[in-house]
Amino acid sequence: MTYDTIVVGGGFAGLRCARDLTAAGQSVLLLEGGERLGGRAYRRRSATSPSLDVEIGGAYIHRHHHPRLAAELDKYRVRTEPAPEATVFRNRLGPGSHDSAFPIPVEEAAEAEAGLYRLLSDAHRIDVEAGLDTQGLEDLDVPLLTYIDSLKLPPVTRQLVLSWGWNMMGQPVTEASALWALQFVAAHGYSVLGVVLSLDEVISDGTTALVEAMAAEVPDIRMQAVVESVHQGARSAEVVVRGGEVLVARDVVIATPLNTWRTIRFDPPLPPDRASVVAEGHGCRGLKILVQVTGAPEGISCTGDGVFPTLYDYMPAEDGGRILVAFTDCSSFDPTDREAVEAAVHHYLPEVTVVGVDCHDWSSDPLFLGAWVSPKVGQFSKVHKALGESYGSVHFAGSDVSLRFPGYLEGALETADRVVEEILRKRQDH
Ligand SMILES: Cc1cc2nc3c(=O)[nH]c(=O)nc-3n(C[C@H](O)[C@H](O)[C@H](O)COP(=O)(O)OP(=O)(O)OC[C@H]3O[C@@H](n4cnc5c(N)ncnc54)[C@H](O)[C@@H]3O)c2cc1C
Repeated sequence: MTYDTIVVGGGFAGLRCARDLTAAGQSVLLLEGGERLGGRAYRRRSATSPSLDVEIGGAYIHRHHHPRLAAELDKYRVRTEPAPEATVFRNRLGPGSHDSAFPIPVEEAAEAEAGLYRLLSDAHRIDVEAGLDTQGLEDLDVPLLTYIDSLKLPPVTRQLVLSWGWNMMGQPVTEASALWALQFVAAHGYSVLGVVLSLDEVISDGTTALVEAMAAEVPDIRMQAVVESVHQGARSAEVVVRGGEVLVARDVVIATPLNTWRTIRFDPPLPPDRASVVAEGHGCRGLKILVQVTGAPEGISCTGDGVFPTLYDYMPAEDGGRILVAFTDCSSFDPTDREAVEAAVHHYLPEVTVVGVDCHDWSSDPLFLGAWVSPKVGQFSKVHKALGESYGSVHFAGSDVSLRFPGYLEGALETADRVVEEILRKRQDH
């Protein structure tokens, strides 16, 4: 049988492509390499509180910034609720106490404003729909630390920006690209605070609720089908699955993480403009670590100069303690090192007892090879827009190649719309 389209990857991008192409009357097969759907939206039993479910990957949403996601949630009547409110602050942002929601001291306000004004002006140079390689932005594609230092921010503001920069980039600020951080600011309505405030809501019954609702409208899904190669012919493409089975379709959608594309053999090879980025991979090694503790107050929020740049409340644990969420990266931190976890937590909260640690290392999982997308310095000012462009009958979707909202659930949905449109337009033309 020749399918109209084979979609590879069962995250939100692949699910939306497969569902919407099916709804448009196309025959579609969805191939997922793993044992579950949802990809980096991953809710599972907690390793430290086994009666509870936790989000190991993407969790936080913002209805204004994520309109497609909001529409999906409404379509399936999937409920959302506010993310846990931060009410108790224990920041480490330099000498003095900065334990408040807005920790910039009044004596820094004028200098902070001047530095942040420059940051916002640079962000305003970015057209978030155009691709970062088409806008003469090379001068901003420098290490984030170098860029932040050039803003001459006063000390508390500088540390605040560094800490959130590390959290959001998922790699050390010496290696992350300032251009990517500015892209995040641009995507959030050209607002620095907007990036942080977008951690606004969570899905009440978990991301699984939405994954299952979408998957119910995709009739043909095959699990544990790891795609190893794609061969394009004149009229169709062959998709080879681990084990040797060959499946045939008029079009193929690759909706797997960018860093996995190097594990798929493309014939003919990927166009040279993007092959080098694909071979090298982007630089995100982000770690989201769930730390169960006793003795921490509800609503705790810590930001600062620790190896966890951010550490904040997530949910009550089953033993009456709290589960906190920490962000860092796996080249700076080993989450299996219990003493290191305790030291990192005690940096902010010396009085708490660490009960257990729960984490998924996305960077060493062969179906992901990284967390959310975050380029290395010099990558995306050279090659960006082309990463999501089709060649022949192969199309590319997924949050990693979103222009508008990369690194977010919303970005995955956005790219699905582009690919569905590409394929349906092609059908009309033939
Ligand atoms: C720790 C973490 C925290 C995050 N926090 C947030 C957040 O708070 N808010 C937010 O909006 N976003 C967040 N994100 C980002 C968000 O989760 C992702 O951008 C989004 O889920 C990606 O969806 P996708 O469909 O593009 O790819 P994925 O969800 O990665 O789906 C790709 C699928 O392809 C499959 N696959 C891979 N290789 C193959 C192959 N060869 N053959 C077949 N199948 C294959 C994978 O198993 C996977 O199921 C976070 C991500 C991580 C990792």
